Amino acid sequence: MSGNPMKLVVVGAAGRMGQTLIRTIHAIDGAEVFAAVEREGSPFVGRDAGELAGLGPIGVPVTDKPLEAFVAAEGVLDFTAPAATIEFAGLAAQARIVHVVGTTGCSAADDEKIKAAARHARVVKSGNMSLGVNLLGVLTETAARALGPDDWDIEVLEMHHKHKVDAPSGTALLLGNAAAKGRGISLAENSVRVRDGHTGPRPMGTIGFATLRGGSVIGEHSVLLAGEGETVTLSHSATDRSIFARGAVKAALWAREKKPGLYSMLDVLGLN
Ligand SMILES: NC(=O)C1=CN([C@@H]2O[C@H](COP(=O)(O)OP(=O)(O)OC[C@H]3O[C@@H](n4cnc5c(N)ncnc54)[C@H](OP(=O)(O)O)[C@@H]3O)[C@@H](O)[C@H]2O)C=CC1
Ligand SMILES: O=C(O)C1=N[C@H](C(=O)O)C[C@H](O)C1
Repeated sequence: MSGNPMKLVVVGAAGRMGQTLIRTIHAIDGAEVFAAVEREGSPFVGRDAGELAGLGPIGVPVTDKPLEAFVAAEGVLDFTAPAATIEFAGLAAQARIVHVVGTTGCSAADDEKIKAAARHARVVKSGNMSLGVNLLGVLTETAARALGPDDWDIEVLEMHHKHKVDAPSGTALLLGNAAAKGRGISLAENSVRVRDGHTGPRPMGTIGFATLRGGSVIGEHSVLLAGEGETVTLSHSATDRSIFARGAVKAALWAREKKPGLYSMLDVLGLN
């Protein structure tokens, strides 16, 4: 095990999560902000990453050359957008480094490309990097297994800030998948993601999703198991983005010693 701080690249450094990651890494002894990346043409290129994140200068100017940063680094923390994440997955595989993917809204085709990159990179991907949500996933799987589809309906409710561009959230899908696993069914074949107009009665055994957007809400998720005369509600509230950033750094440090492959936060947290 290396005693040196892990050299981490933050891509999407000027974003909400990018800035949180820079502050979080800066406060951790075992890791350093080695480089910070934004897209070509971004007004933030050349600015000091610490200043962007409200820390004051840390001597790391934002670059638009990701490969140059990756080949000299040990890991990349990526909370950007699906198209960018696919590009970074290829570059992280080329550089044989750790790629922590927090980006949500990836398509099945995107996920295949990330899986292919994981033949060479150590990839940790999760729709939510927090300990609390991953524990909630385990609890959801257990509850869904115990409360069967004949008598209990499962709905996943989420709310996020008005800038969020994908729905349902990555976390809602993580929780839906956990419920589906508990029931021994495929989420893709049993989910109801939108309801509008004369929908007819609820199809038995389905897992429903409801999405709310507004204001500055960081992330609210509930799994409701609704039976005759009673409802069990399992929920998580995020009040600070540092929970995701701390999880991402933990994932990078964990993956530092691992073989190439595609891992989840359940692997990192020992909840699998
Ligand atoms: N898994 C988890 O625990 C969490 C996941 N997320 C996910 O992380 C993602 C980002 O969220 P958030 O920080 O709120 O979003 P932001 O829009 O605030 O930040 C995204 C950043 O990525 C940059 N970016 C996009 N494309 C590229 C590129 N090709 N090269 C370099 N930089 C690029 C954007 O730049 P520009 O503005 O120029 O496009 C922006 O600065 C979302 O998918 C979100 O759902 C968020 C929180 C937790
Ligand atoms: O976009 C966000 O902000 C968040 N995205 C993740 C998601 O899609 O679940 C995680 C967190 O809830 C915040």
